[in-house]
Amino acid sequence: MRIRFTKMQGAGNDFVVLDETRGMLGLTAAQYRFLADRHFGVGADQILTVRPPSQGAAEGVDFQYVIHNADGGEVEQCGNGARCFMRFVREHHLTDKDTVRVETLAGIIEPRMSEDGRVTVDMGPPIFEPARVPFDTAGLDPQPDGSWHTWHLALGTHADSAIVSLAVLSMGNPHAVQVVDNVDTAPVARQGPQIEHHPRFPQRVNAGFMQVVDRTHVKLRVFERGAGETLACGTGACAAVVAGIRLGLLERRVDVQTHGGVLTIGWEGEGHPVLMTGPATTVFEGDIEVPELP
Ligand SMILES: N[C@H](CCC[C@H](N)C(=O)O)C(=O)O
Repeated sequence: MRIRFTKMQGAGNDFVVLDETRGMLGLTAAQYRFLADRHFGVGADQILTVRPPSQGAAEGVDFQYVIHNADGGEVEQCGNGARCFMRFVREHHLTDKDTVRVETLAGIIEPRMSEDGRVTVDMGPPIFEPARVPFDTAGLDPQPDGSWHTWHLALGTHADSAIVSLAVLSMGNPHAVQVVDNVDTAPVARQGPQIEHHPRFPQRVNAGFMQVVDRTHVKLRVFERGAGETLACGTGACAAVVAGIRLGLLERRVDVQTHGGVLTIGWEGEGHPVLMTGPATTVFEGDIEVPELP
């Protein structure tokens, strides 16, 4: 099957974007993996699909937003992708609105195109109940830490064992954030997979490593569920700033320096949504022959 795609990136987190507003492509997980493959396909961290609102969607919803990780698994939310989604629907004349309401597995989000070309997204409120992350706390005691608490988890085998202190929360997708002294020397490659696949995360988890520069600036690296370390993770930046605010380390508006660029995150506290602002860029358009892969 020959399909049209758009390659996009938000702070270096890169995407293949597919337009299914005029008909479904019916791709399999293996075909999503093919599109994401950096040698045999186009190459991307995630595949984003633009669809009309689902049957029974809430009033006023403009689009549905479907996200698959590079490993082919469908996931609930993608922050950098939401900004690229907004740029895509404008550039492809699927809307002339400055703000759209978008239905995701995690609920409704509202991306808004700013004058300066950056995009701001209302990502909805963070979720802290472990069962809703999901995170299995059986036999674990929360560790008092600032105005909140973290969880001490043992990683690895005897040879390279470590106890990490994780702030666990959901932005619709699961995140486990630890504060480190220096992101450049943090053991992302070793601990990232150990955290992602830790048995206490039944749906796996995105592993964040945050260095607090000052109360309004952090550096962040994220080993993403289903994609590995990416140059930036939008929901990861939201989760890290929310955790830092609740740990008493950060103000309510923070610049997050990632390897791929800067995201600005704001959160006014409990019951409020997290607002994320950052870049969204179209890299190129293309066509590709997708093999039949059941
Ligand atoms: N790997 C994530 C999905 C993509 C999130 C990230 N690319 C973002 O910008 O939020 C997960 O499995 O939950």
